[in-house]
Amino acid sequence: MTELLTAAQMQAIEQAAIASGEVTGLELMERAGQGVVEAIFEEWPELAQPVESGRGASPSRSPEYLGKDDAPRRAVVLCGPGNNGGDGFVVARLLKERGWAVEVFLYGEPEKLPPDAKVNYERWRESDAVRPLCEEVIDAGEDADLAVDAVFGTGLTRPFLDHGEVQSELNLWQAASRRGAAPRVVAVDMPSGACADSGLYLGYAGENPFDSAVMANFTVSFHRAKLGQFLSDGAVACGKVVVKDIGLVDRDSPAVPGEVVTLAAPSAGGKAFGHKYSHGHALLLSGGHGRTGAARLAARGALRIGAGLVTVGSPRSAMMENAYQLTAIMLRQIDGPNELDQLLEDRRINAVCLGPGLGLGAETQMLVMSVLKQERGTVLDADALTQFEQNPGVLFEALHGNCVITPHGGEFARLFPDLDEKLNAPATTGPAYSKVDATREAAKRAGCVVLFKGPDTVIAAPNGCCSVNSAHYQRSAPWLATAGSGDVLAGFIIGLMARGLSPMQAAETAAYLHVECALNFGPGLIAEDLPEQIPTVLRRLDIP
Ligand SMILES: NC(=O)C1=CN([C@@H]2O[C@H](COP(=O)(O)OP(=O)(O)OC[C@H]3O[C@@H](n4cnc5c(N)ncnc54)[C@H](OP(=O)(O)O)[C@@H]3O)[C@@H](O)[C@H]2O)[C@@H](O)CC1
Ligand SMILES: [K+]
Repeated sequence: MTELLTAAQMQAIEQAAIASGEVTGLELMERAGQGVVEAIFEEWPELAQPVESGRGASPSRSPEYLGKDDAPRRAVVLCGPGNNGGDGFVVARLLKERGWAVEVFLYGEPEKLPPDAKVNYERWRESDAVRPLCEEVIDAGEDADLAVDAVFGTGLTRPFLDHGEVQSELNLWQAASRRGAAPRVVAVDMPSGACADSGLYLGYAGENPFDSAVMANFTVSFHRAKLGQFLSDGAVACGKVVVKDIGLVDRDSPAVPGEVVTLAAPSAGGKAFGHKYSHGHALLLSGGHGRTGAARLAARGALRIGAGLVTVGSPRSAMMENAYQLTAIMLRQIDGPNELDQLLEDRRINAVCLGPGLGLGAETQMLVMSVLKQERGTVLDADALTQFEQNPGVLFEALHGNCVITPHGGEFARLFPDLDEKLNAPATTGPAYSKVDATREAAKRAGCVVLFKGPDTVIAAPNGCCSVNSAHYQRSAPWLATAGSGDVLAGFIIGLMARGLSPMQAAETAAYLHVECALNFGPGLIAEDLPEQIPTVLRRLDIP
């Protein structure tokens, strides 16, 4: 797991390091600039070669060593009024030392730069010019190899909408550079205009920022990745994230309330010992005739992920339909809450999942209430959540600490309309309200683990523990957006809860494996394929 920091957490770490006397702000800025330059050449080694000769130039060559036919590489560096701009001046200087021709533009007034940025501004000014940020950037960038966006990083407090033409141009460059037709765009810490906590572009009410805002091919961050690089638009806008060490040490332990982690491959959850009952017994309730597929998908997920026994509880109307299509999964007829109560007298059934395909109506509400009374491991999804749209408080009162609810955006809005409104209100000030903030508040209110789905799935517990399961960057799996994929996820969670994982662990592990299954299968995936990837994925991750 890797921690994701907010801007405030990053600033606190930086301040503590400076206060302890270990390092100065200026040293950190120098390391940050060095990190960016290093990352650029690691990402694009060809940029270490001069333009025409292509004959073995090294990144440390200075201009006098260029061959007679060689032309220097060119960069435009856009610096802002804070320390992000300060990093930009360092990058400019270091590129120039490597023989590059660099043009620097500043957004803001030099006299107002913070001290460390000012020092680096002045160092650059000793030998070169700084022009005010203006449309000339576009001309300067025409034959450049690289554009460095160091206008705003973690300190963005309000919309950055000035110089729209320049921003649009950077937006175009990042797309065209993939064909070699424009400079590549490197963002320092964040693409400027996007909030480092929420990933939202400030001030883009009703407008798609991807059409005109600064986007990057590649973003270089420092010490730890930032939340905004994994949430919402930020996870697209950054292009790719590389984190460079700048010598800061972690003082707090990870995963304490307040910190957020990105999920990594689980190591726990082996099924090496025990018989089928020691791996639990999961019950999944099916909808009526014609609405049974979702529960079977979830049941298949629960079985594949290792629940010892899995039973589908089906109303009489759907018994035949279910019976025709189930083999290793058992089938029990359950008509209404009384029969469910009777079945749950069997204490070996330790985990129950309701919602997929269940349908809406009074009976669904009674079934949910009946299960919640039992305080067993419970996953509520889909209709079991939508059913409470009119009275979410009734649900929250009944939910307990052994539950996981798994809303997608629409279901989240039905249960938590005020949080949804805050999350979707146009973001105008930074740090903006994020999906992490919303999910944490929701978990507190619901009194159980909330897994808020999406390519940036956020999982939060009532005590504030929180993680992000990102399906972006190298884990991008757009084909996971397919009918029934959420049902399988619910099944994975209940299967792991049946096996004794805590609700938070089960939700995190299931979410991670769900994306791994999609990646393992690749394009063309349908929900039925997901559980079938589990054996390969477990083997690959060395989970017995
Ligand atoms: N923390 C660390 O450990 C390290 C941090 N480092 C680097 O520092 C960066 C953070 O620096 P930072 O805090 O100075 O913030 P930054 O993003 O440069 O902007 C702040 C300035 O912009 C202004 N401003 C804001 N929005 C605006 C707008 N829309 N339009 C106009 N102005 C606006 C804002 O004004 P204010 O809100 O105060 O009025 C303030 O003046 C970080 O991303 C990383 O690159 C590294 O050097 C190494 C270690
Ligand atoms: K930036």
